[in-house]
Amino acid sequence: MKKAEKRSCAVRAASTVAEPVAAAKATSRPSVVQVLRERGLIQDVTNDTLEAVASKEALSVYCGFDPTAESLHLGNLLGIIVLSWFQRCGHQPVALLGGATGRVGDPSGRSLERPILSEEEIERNVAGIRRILEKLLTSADPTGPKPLLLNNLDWFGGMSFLGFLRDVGKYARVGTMLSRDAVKSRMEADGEGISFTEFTYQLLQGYDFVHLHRTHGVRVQVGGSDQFGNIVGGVDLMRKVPGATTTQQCFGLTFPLLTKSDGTKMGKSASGAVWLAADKLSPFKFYQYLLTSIPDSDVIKFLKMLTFLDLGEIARLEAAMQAPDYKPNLAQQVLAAEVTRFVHGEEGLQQALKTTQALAPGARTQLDADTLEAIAGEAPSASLAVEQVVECPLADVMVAAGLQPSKGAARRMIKGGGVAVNNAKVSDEMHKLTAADLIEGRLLLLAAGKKNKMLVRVQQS
Ligand SMILES: Nc1ncnc2c1ncn2[C@@H]1O[C@H](COP(=O)(O)OP(=O)(O)OP(=O)(O)O)[C@@H](O)[C@H]1O
Ligand SMILES: N[C@@H](Cc1ccc(O)cc1)C(=O)O
Repeated sequence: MKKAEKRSCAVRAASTVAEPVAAAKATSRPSVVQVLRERGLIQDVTNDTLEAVASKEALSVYCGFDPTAESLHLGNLLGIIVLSWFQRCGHQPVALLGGATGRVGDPSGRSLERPILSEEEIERNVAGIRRILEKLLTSADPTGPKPLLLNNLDWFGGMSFLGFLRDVGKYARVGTMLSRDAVKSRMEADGEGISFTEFTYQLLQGYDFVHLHRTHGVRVQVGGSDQFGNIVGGVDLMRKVPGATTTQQCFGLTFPLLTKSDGTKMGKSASGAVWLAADKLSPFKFYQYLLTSIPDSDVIKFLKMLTFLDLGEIARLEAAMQAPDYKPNLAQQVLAAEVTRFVHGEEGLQQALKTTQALAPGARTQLDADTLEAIAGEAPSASLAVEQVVECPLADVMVAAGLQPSKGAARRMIKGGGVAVNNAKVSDEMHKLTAADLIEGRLLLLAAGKKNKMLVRVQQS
């Protein structure tokens, strides 16, 4: 473990939720900026003094998430991890749900206007994202300062348009707003430019920072590098809005964006998002993504950014990858296990591992109903009546389930040793299934060949 991380744990244990910021000022804190830098989690900071300030004082730090989908995704996990590192170093994490900003739409990194979401959709999305943030920020460091979860609809909802123009808009310069990348790129591209609504987005996010500073003493905003303009806008506004600034300096910190193999940003609106909610992507599929989609050339970077493993351990893995006896994919296995455990808990990881084993080509693992249920979403399935299964020849069942085109083909395959029932090989072509083959009286896993598996749901009459 690197010195900074060792110290971070020590200080975390010593700091309590109730510890007032003033008392913490006297202590020397672990350098969260150093930890983040060593892990490749810093793209930009608005002012280099953040490192010194964060080492001396407990800060409140926020990251915002707009409710544009029901779940967060792997790219968003970086914001949660950065908040968690602040928390581990004794700072107060604040997660902000964009109930208001989600109704406006951030133009950052988007070449087209965002569609307007219905009120119901936004509320559903807020609830889904809130569940994830609550779970992950609480489990990331149960002993650190308790995370705060806020929704910016709570302060924008009651603000009138005139109030906004007077109390916020008056302090923003249109020239500066036009110079932000997100606006400039829309104005310069052939297309429809940008709506007034999305143009004002930067002011809403800027005012969030002002409001959070006033009401919760927040001094740092973190976000992906696409958020730099909005974050700087907040720091600027802070200096201008009367009564917003205190003598305390405020900071922005951005982290690099996680990209897909084609170099584009992993996003929630993009297709094939790697969702964090289990009902949108099973722990098994989440695990499989990390296991199979991250090339050797990226895996160490991902281990540093997406896990809390100590850097010494990651360095040992990196060295092992160069050794002739390196077992291919070991680093990806560690990455997949660590991130799945963080997102889905130990139970989710164990389910993902069991399913991986059960579905592995030629697997001979013993199956239980839980594992079979997990497989249900991952392998094709068929539904048969109990009379079509119990006391019926295996070959007939394979045909009825659609696993083989004819009884003759099924029998040949059984005879050739290519068929398994619940992962146990069957080689008698006349084999009949019995009630004892049904797991919990309702499930059966058939395999024809190493990769072709089918879950059969058996309906009792
Ligand atoms: N691929 C990514 N890598 C790192 N951070 C990301 C990534 N995608 C989003 N973020 C960050 O997550 C935070 C919340 O992003 P937000 O949910 O509003 O947008 P998004 O996930 O990018 O969605 P969309 O695809 O609709 O733009 C921001 O700080 C953003 O920079
Ligand atoms: N603009 C951020 C989300 C956000 C919303 C409100 C904020 O105050 C901060 C961040 C994004 O789209 O990624």
